[in-house]
Amino acid sequence: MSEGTHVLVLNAGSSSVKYQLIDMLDGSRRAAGLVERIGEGAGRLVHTPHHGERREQVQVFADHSAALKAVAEELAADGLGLDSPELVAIGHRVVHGGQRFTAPTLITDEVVAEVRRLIPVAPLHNPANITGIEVARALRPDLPQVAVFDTAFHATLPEHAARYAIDRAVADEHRVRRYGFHGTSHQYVSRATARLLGRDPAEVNVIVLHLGNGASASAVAGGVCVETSMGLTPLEGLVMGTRSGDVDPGLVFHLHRVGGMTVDEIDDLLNRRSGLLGLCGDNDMREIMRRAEEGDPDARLAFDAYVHRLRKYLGAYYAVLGRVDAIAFTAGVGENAAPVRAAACAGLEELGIELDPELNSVRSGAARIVSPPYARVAVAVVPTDEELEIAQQAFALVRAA
Ligand SMILES: Nc1ncnc2c1ncn2[C@@H]1O[C@H](COP(=O)(O)OP(=O)(O)O)[C@@H](O)[C@H]1O
Ligand SMILES: CC(=O)OP(=O)(O)O
Ligand SMILES: [Mg+2]
Repeated sequence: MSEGTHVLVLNAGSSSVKYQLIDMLDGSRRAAGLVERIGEGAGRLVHTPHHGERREQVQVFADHSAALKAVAEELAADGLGLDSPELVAIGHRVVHGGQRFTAPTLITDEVVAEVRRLIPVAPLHNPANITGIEVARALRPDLPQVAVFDTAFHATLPEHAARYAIDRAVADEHRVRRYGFHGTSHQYVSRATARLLGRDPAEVNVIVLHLGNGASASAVAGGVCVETSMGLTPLEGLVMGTRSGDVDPGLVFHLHRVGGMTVDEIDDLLNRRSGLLGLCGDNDMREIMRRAEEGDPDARLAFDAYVHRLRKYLGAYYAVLGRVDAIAFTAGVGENAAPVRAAACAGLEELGIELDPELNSVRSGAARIVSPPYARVAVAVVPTDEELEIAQQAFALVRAA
């Protein structure tokens, strides 16, 4: 194999592609960017090379193929095109890996077929991930492409946490169990938190709160994930931007039998029109905090419901772990919304959880502790880096091959 050290990481969403080109020699970003609104009227590509000015294109990207070709051209303009001898692998974020994929996997036609089979349990994510893979393979059929699965880090969930309490034969026939998602982030952040504390990950128990568009919590004991809030699909658990998180499954029957809604309509309701959006009409936490500050009662309710659910999981995972060394807030909301962190931790001094209001209000892109030094539980803000984690896992796989 070639001696190159660059890995391109692709995180393809339904209407966007995020990408980073990382040099594994030192983990540095050679380039990073984002294509938004693919398949819509006016799309946008923002490309930031490591050396040089940020470039922006506003144009129509008809589909993912057009978007990735434009990305390849931007990279080529920096001398980092997909044909560069430095490039040794493309790493893809794949959300659902089911029972079979619990480690980074070299992509073959058969792997793509299995990821496609899992679309019904990750309808918002797997289709776009597959499109990203297919387009990248068409552009560089000779290059190793690696899938890194959101579900992989949660494969260690003990059976009693992974099982739903339903008929076992039905569950086994349809591979119904709790898989968990955002695993690459939970893995990266739990380790980074141990590092921040100056301790070995094998010694520390961490509750990770990944609060982005999708949101999930996990309990990590000595580096091993033992519980997480998402389940068969990325719908269970916390209140999210547009997803309800936990509901009584009976409401599905009720909306169908009494409300006359079809299963597809209920799916759309719970995945796309619920969560913060359903409660107050906005799914951006910045806007919700601004409205709540101005006294808007719907925004206040959405904020309070979001925080209430988070606190329920915090308490539950405290009991699951028995001893908690750190709580780590990460992703867009966790890293940036100081009022969410403050409200989530308020009044928990009895549990050893306390925030230093000044540390908590500092704006910074660095991993940092925001609890006072005497607190029994360290509360930390730890920026996630799923792309670096994906690049490292992909690089390790191709190097070992
Ligand atoms: N400064 C901020 N304050 C509060 N929320 C923020 C801030 N910046 C970003 N967010 C929130 O982060 C969320 C997106 O998180 P992110 O991790 O980028 O999502 P994704 O799942 O798409 O990677 C949005 O809901 C946005 O409201
Ligand atoms: C799995 C999941 O919810 O991912 P995202 O937060 O990117 O939507
Ligand atoms: Mg994210």
